Amino acid sequence: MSAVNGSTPKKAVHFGAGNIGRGFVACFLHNSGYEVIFADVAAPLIDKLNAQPSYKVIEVGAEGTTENIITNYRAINSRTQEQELIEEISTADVVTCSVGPNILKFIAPVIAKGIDQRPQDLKPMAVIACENAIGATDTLAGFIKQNTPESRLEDHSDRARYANSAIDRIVPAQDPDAGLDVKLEKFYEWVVDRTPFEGFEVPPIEGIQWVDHLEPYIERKLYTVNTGHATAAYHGYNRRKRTVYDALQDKHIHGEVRKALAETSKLITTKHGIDEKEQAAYAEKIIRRIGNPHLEDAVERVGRAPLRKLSRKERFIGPAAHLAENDHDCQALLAAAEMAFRFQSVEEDAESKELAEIMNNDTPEEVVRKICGLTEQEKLFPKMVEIVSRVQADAQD
Ligand SMILES: NC(=O)c1ccc[n+]([C@@H]2O[C@H](COP(=O)([O-])OP(=O)(O)OC[C@H]3O[C@@H](n4cnc5c(N)ncnc54)[C@H](O)[C@@H]3O)[C@@H](O)[C@H]2O)c1
Ligand SMILES: O=P(O)(O)OC[C@@H](O)[C@@H](O)[C@H](O)[C@H](O)CO
Repeated sequence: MSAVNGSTPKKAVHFGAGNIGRGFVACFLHNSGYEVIFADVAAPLIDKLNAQPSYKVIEVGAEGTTENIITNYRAINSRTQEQELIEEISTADVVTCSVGPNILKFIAPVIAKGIDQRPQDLKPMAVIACENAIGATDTLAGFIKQNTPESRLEDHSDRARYANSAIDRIVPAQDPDAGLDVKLEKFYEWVVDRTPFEGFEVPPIEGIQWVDHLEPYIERKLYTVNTGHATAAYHGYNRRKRTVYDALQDKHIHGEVRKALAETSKLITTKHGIDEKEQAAYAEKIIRRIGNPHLEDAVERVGRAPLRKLSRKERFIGPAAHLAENDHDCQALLAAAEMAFRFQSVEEDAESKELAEIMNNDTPEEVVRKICGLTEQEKLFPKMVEIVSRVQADAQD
């Protein structure tokens, strides 16, 4: 383990050595002097990481290209090297993950074992989930605690502190011949809740913005960046566009993205008291970011996992349900959700196949309850039933 600038060596275990893991989280940890231990289940990726002492993170944009060289890492297979991983976790300063919100339950047991074996003289490790989901670290913490013996829960906070985060940087799927290198946009934002570290210093990770109230940041991010991105991707997929950039060249789609962001901006400004002008400028910036011509971001990546994206707290139903309840307009969000319901049986996307099955077998009301998590009492319920009925009827033609 090497120290940077003579500082104490620091160690981070990061679950998920994929796009955001290698390209953003590990890059920031490395630049802050941490040794990074990647934990993943993809054996070829682990072998490559262990065989190659460095990889490049390449930032692309209108301003040109810059490169970061990442070193001082190792990789562990979390399926086959459990004991080794537990030992690394037990002495880590930080545990992060970017595996996808549905995978958190699978990584929790090994983290629970690592935390439980933490030597008493070490201060609590920081656990930060870096997923696109509201309260992802809380979700992970819940699974970790379920996997911890009851007798060890009382002083669990002496061993681990859990902080929610909002992480924003567009990292598209990489060229098959890129190896470990990651191409991504220059912009980044990583906002983390400071409050769980009361009485301790926050982990010294350069680039993190520490805040006392995370909710406005994560809702603004998910309901602007991800709503806009997904709106472009689902409309784009249904109009046979290849990338989000291509989709945004289409006037109709561009208009739908703007309308959807005007709707979510209403929620963000009214619910969180964010200034209208500030939110308008933020939304403009997001439209520019998702339309970055250098990124080649395929609509299939951005639309991946439609069941997750159509769920209750996610980028369409979350804001639309809130707006409908308050009698505000949510037409563009509904139009985008309809396009998401049409994202069925897409190659290499298991959820899109499951969506097709549910749409074939269930009534519209069952679909809306099951996928969107809405109840009959909510004002959005009948609107979604209408949409699902239309998509089902079109499939019969
Ligand atoms: N790519 C982006 O632009 C971006 C930006 C912000 C947040 N995110 C979020 O980060 C998360 C990951 O996204 P990504 O684009 O990096 O995806 P990805 O598919 O590139 O990476 C996910 C990685 O997790 C690994 N993995 C899967 N199951 C695992 C397990 N049980 N244990 C350990 N590793 C496992 C996969 O092998 C893969 O390497 C998602 O929640 C996503 O929403 C992505
Ligand atoms: O990662 P997902 O599947 O939740 O959403 C797809 C993209 O919108 C997302 O990965 C963005 O690129 C990212 O959230 C930008 O910060």
